[in-house]
Amino acid sequence: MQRCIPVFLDEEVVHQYYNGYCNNILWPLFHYIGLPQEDRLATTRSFQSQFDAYKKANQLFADVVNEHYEEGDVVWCHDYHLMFLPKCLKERNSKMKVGWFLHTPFPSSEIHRMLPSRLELLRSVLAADLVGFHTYDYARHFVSACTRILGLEGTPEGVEDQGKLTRIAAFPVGIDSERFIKALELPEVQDHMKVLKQRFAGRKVMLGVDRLDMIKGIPQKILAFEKFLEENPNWRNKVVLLQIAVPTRTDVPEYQKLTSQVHEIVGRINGRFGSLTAVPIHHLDRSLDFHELCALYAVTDVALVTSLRDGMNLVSYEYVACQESKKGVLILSEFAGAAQSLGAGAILVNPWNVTEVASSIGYALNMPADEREKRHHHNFKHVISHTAQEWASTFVSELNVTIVEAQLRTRQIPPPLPIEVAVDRYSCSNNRLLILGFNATLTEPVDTLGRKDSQINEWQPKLRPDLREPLRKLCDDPKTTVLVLSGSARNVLDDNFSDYNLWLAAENGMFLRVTTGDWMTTMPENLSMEWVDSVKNVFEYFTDRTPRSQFEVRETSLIWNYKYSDVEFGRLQARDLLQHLWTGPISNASLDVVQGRRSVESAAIDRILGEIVHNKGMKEPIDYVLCIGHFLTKDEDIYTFFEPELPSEVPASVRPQVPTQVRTSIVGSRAALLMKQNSTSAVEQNKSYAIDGDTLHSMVTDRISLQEGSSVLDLQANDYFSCSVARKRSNSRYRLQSSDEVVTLLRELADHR
Ligand SMILES: O=P(O)(O)OC[C@H]1O[C@H](O[C@H]2O[C@H](CO)[C@@H](O)[C@H](O)[C@H]2O)[C@H](O)[C@@H](O)[C@@H]1O
Ligand SMILES: O=c1ccn([C@@H]2O[C@H](COP(=O)(O)OP(=O)(O)O)[C@@H](O)[C@H]2O)c(=O)[nH]1
Repeated sequence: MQRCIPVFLDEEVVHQYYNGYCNNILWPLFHYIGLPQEDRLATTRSFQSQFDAYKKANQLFADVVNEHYEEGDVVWCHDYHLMFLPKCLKERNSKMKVGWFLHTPFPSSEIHRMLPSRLELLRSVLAADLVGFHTYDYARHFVSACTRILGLEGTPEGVEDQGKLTRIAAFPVGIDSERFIKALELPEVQDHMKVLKQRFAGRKVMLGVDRLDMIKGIPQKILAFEKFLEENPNWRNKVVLLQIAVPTRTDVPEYQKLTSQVHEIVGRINGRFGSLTAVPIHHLDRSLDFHELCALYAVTDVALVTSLRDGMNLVSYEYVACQESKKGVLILSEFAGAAQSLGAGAILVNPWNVTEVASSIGYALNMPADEREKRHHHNFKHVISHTAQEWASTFVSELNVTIVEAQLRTRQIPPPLPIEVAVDRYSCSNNRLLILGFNATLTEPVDTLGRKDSQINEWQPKLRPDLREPLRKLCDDPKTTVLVLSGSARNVLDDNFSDYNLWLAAENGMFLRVTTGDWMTTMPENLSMEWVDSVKNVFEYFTDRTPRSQFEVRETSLIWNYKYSDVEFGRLQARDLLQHLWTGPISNASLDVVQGRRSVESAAIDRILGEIVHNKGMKEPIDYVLCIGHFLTKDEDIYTFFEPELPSEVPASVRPQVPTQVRTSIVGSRAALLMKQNSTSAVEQNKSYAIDGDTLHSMVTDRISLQEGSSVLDLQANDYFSCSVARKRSNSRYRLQSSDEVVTLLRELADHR
């Protein structure tokens, strides 16, 4: 064999892996046949050992790849046999370019859910950079399995997990059409054609070419042909079905049973409709060589493809490629991937509906020449322009593009915070700002409190006792301003921080308070709150009808949260809810609808900064910022807000004008819908604006200058420390592993010399 490197598997692994897990579990499941039942129950017991063999075999493939891999190589994993391979490869080398393509259908997530190893398989496929399917439907099913089963976020581009995007797309395979078209000119093919024409002279020939697999619907095809003969006695001696049934997976008992079943039906029908000189069905239990196959494709009148499920079905493409002169008719199952590309020219059928298939056979046999020509033309154009070569090069170039894009987009794994440096720079600075997140930053780690993300409970965060002392010291340092920025409500922050001299920003900055003063709302005075009751009604209505969704009334906002609901249903309901709001209670109100993906914190920080500078009467610019937190991905913009290269002042001439009106942004979040009153800063009451990062930025920079022309920030790159806590990937410059490390850091800052 040339340019191939074998992977050797021992016999027991092959049995458990290939016959067992691949062909007795995954293949039937992916083709909607389901998991073993009744006589296949033994498989259920041996499921785990088969899965272990599957992983082992995949690891062996990975070992061989690793042995031969050179930097820059692209590794393209194929099919359900190798779903574990992307993970094995990436674990060893995260920089390897890995693609994975599935040749079979990917079933509805309801089917995939049944698989005991459903999580592991999805996760390992997601390790790839690009995941491809034959059709958009299969890709959609896969994304849906990832959102429903793994709880990940599906985006139009793929599936996102902790800032890492796996791109998911459809790449319909094609054939090497030139090879088939050219083969028809070869003398050996011409010879075969001559023989076949003579053999079937005076009769129309219908062709079936399939592996003898239950998913190909061979018994259903033969039964439909029987029905056609039954109902059309005039055709009985004028048509023949030539069925090539290529033996496959002959070690698997189900395939052995299928062979006997097909033989039995063929024998019965031939006995019923055959004569001394001819039989209606020619059934061959063997494969043909390429030239014989091309000749058959070229001389037959109708191709009958009745797959119950089929990833693509290349036979239908090959038939079309060989029919330029005869313009035969293709009857094609709507359950084959090919139906999506050849649907325009083929007669599409539901193979389970024997009556429909029988009447389609009649329609095809009687089809006038001009209609045959038109239909063939459609399909031929597709087959010659969507070739296997084009498919492969599209996938590979897409994989390369995906990797470049991912590098730009993926949140990196930041290095550990250099605590010594952070403390050292802190010591040298004169006006410091410490922005501290609350949950999982100043509190105990979330997990040790037994709280699971998927559970709804009344857990209330509490400041870690070992942080009290360092926090107090920091708050009492005149050169330091401490701000606790949290999504929590005001009472939670009051309970924890009232005794400290610091700033509190509750509900993601909707409320602001220096602990020596009162809470400031961002609400303008004399606001009409007439909208609240009617919006509440709408929210209540949807809460009742969306299991596990929650509705919360806060002072300036109403929140409908569907993060614990079924992801897709929640999204649909959210969309519907919005429609109700726009057309009803809020059509004339001065309100924003903020969807959870919006970055409320980063918008608020501008305003907060302004308030602090004003309130403290700062004379010197802030020259040190430490921003640490366990912020949600959506709120991570806070880390980049302070990056010194960002312009800190936006000229008035380029500020966007935002009208005071209802705004929305559909970002496809599963988190929450937040309705809030259009808000203005307490010191900027004349302006009303919508929560929008850019707009807020320009508005606040308007008012947070210390004096004419000088900026509130004088931050050098090495005096800015953004740091995520307990997150692997982040936009922050640094990371701390846990709130334990936050304790260490704050202690050292507090005790600095
Ligand atoms: O190796 P076998 O057990 O004999 O099986 C042959 C192949 O069957 C499957 O083919 C799929 O890929 C085709 C091309 O993408 C597609 O048209 C068809 O619908 C699928 O069934 C299987 O996925 C391959 O791995 C096997 O080699
Ligand atoms: O005697 C035969 C019959 C079929 N085929 C080839 O088997 C493939 C079948 O592919 P398809 O996508 O239709 O279904 P699969 O068998 O892969 O599920 C086609 O390329 C056929 O040309 C073959 O090589 N010899």
